[in-house]
Amino acid sequence: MSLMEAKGVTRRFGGLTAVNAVDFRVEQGEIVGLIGPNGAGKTTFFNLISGFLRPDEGEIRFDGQSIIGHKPSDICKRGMTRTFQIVKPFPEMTVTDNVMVGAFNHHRDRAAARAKASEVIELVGLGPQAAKLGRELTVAGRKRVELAKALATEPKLMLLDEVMAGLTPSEVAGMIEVLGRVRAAGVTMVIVEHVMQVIMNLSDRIYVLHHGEAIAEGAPDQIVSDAKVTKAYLGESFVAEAGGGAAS
Ligand SMILES: Nc1ncnc2c1ncn2[C@@H]1O[C@H](COP(=O)(O)OP(=O)(O)OP(=O)(O)O)[C@@H](O)[C@H]1O
Repeated sequence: MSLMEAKGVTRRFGGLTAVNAVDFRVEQGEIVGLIGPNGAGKTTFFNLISGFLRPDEGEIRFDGQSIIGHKPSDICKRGMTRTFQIVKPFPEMTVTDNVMVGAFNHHRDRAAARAKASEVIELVGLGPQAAKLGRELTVAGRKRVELAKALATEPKLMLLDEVMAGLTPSEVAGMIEVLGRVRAAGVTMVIVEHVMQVIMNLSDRIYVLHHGEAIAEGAPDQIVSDAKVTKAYLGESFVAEAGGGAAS
């Protein structure tokens, strides 16, 4: 049984079909990449599987159960958590207090929530900044707080929406390392990302969305050599750079 499975998921906004009959599955332990040009429907798809939007058609199962019509908070309690593209930690709260907000998902007790927050703050490499206020953080720091807050909910599946956006190349390298540690800690992930090097390095499998449709699915090396994907998104230059295989 897949950890998460979507079948025929469709969402329309007026006359626009933003997500069109998408089949998608995630197996336990995988990192699955979701790519596609701007407006392809990636964020809408995340909103559908995390309960922020309801599909017009289709079925979504998580951990063996249908989650259609469930609230995001309920889906989070069941073990599917997401991050948002725009990260806004509470500016007057410390990193620890920000992350504790996520930890309260499973822990009512303050001490237990604090212990969970400390553990994930270490995992994402924010230990030295734990006492800083939200407003004192750089973009890279804010992205790590967002990740830590999601991890503090103790997810089985974490959906990451552009965690690399706005980071410098060395910060991107740092974040790739962090995600490697998160994977080693047993968290399955779906990653929406425009930084191809990240997607190609981290993903076990990749789905490509184009005009709301899943036009390709496969291992990174299959994706970079898929003619439909090249035409829709990657461009000839990327394939030439990658030498027909996964970028390093
Ligand atoms: N609430 C909404 N109402 C109307 N149209 C919407 C809504 N949300 C998204 N759309 C439209 O649906 C399409 C898919 O948008 P979506 O944000 O899911 O794409 P995306 O792949 O995440 O893009 P990006 O890479 O730019 O984040 C776009 O044409 C967008 O304008």
